[in-house]
Amino acid sequence: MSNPVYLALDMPQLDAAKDLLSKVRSHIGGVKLGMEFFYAHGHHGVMEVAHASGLPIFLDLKLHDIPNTVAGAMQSIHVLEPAIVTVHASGGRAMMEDAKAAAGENCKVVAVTMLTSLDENDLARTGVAGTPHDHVMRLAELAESAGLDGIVCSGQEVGAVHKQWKHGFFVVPGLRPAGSAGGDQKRTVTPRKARDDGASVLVIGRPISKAADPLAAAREIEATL
Ligand SMILES: O=C(O)c1cc(=O)[nH]c(=O)n1[C@@H]1O[C@H](COP(=O)(O)O)[C@@H](O)[C@H]1O
Repeated sequence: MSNPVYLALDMPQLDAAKDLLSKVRSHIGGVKLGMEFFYAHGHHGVMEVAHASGLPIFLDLKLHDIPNTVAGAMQSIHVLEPAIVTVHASGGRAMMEDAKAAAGENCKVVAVTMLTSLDENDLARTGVAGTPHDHVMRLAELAESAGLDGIVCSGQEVGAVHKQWKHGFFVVPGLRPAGSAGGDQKRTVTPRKARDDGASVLVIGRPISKAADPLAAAREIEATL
C-alpha cells in the first residue's frame, strides 16, 4: 500500500519548502500545497515542487464561489495536473457538480465539510445547529450526490462517513501524533486512528514541518502506520 501521508507545505518560501521536501521525501506519499504557498508562488511554484518531488500534488485551494467562477478556476489549474483539489461543500450542489465537470479526468475533487479547527460551539455561532458529526454527515451526503470523489473531514467523523459512503475518498487533516501540540486544531486524532477508521489521505503539516528534526518526525509517524 502506498504511503497515505501528504505533507502540508504551508510556507511562503519556495526554497524552504523544497529543502523540507528533500529531507522527508522518502517518508511521505504526496505533497499538499495550500493558499499560503499558492498565493506566493502560483503555477510556477506548484510545477517546481511537483518536479522536485516527483510526488502527487494535492492542490488545496478550497474553492468557494458561484458555480461559473469555480468551474473557471478548475479550468485554470487543469494544466498543473493536480491529483486532488478541494472545494467547500457549503458552496452547494451546483457548484460541486460544475467543479467536478471542469476537473481533469485524473483529478479527485473533494469537498471540505467542517474545518478541523472548529468545534460544536463554533458551529453554533455560525448559525448551524447540531453536532460536528451531524453536520459532516449531511455535507458528505450532499457531496456524494453532486458526484464528487470524497470529502475532507476530521478523524473524529471519518469512520462514520466511511460506513455511509463505501467507495468515497477521504482526506483527513487535523492529525496529531500522541503528545504533540494541537495548535489551532480542535477535532484531532492520531494518524494511526484516522487510517484505521478509513482515511484515504492523511494530511500532516506542523507535526513534521515545525519539528526540531523533521526527518525523525516523518519517520516516527510512518512507523506508527
Ligand atoms: O483542506 C484541508 O487540507 C484542511 C481542512 C481542514 O478542515 N483542516 C485543515 O487543517 N486542513 C489543512 O490541513 C493542514 C493541517 O496542517 P497542520 O495542522 O499543520 O498539520 C493545513 O494545511 C490546513 O490548511
